[in-house]
Amino acid sequence: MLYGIERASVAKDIELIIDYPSRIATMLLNDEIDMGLVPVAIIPQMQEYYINGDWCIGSNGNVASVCLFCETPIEKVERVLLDYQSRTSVQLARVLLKEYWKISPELVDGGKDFRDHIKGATAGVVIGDRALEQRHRSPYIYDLAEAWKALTGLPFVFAAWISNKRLDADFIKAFDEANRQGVLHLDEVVAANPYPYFSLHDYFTKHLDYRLDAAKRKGLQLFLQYLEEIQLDLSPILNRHV
Ligand SMILES: C=C(O[C@@H]1C=C(C(=O)O)C=C[C@H]1O)C(=O)O
Repeated sequence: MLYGIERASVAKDIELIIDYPSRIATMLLNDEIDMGLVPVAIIPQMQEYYINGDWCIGSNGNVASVCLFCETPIEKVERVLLDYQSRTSVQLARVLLKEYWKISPELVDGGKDFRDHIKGATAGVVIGDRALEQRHRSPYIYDLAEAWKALTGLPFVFAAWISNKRLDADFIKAFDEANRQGVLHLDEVVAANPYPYFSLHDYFTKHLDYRLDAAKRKGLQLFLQYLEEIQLDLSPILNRHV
C-alpha cells in the first residue's frame, strides 16, 4: 500500500508518518493524525470513527506474521508476553485463549526485549517481521489468523484505514486507488526488499489478504463483539477495585 501511496498524486496532499501499529493507534486516539492504517482493536476507544476505502491488512487463514510462539505445547503455557507493537493481535490472543484454546494463562505486557523471555512455560505473541524471524526460533507456533478462522469460519482484519473524523470523499477515492496500485505492484515490492526469513512473495500474495470485502467486514464485526464481551467479563473485576 505504501508503494502505491508514495507514487500517487495523493501523496502531495498528505504528510505520511511510518511507525509500528500501537504507536499509530495512539497517534489517532490523540488526534495527532487524521487517519492511519490503524489496529482495529482501538475502535471501541474511539468516540467517532470511519473505516475508509476497500483495503485493509487482513488474512483468510494462515497469516504467518502474527503468532503465539512457545517452547511447549499451548496447553502447558502459563504466561503470555504481549507484543508492545500490537493492539489488535494482543486482543485477538485474549479472545482465542478464552474461546478457542480455552486456557487462561497470565497475560503480561511485553517490554522491548520481550522476545528474549519466550522460554519454558512463557509464550509470546509477536507480530510483523520479528514474527517471521521468530518462526526460526520457537518450536511451537500458533497462527492467530488460522485459529480465528477455525473458531469463526471467517477471515480476520488486523488493521484498516480508520479516521477519527469524516474525510473528503474525493480524497478517499484517490487514496483508495493509490492503495489498489500498491497491491497491483507486489512483485516490485518483493524485488526491492530482499528478506532472509520468509518468502515475501508468499507472504504478500498467500498469507496477507488486502481486500476489505464482505466476509472481512463480517469477521471484523464479530471480533468487535468478542471485545465487548471480554470487556464485560472484566468489568466486575475492575469494579471491585474502584
Ligand atoms: C499482519 C500484521 O498485522 C499487524 C498487526 C496489528 C496489531 O496487532 O495491532 C496491526 C496492524 C497489522 O499490520 C503484521 O504486523 O504482521
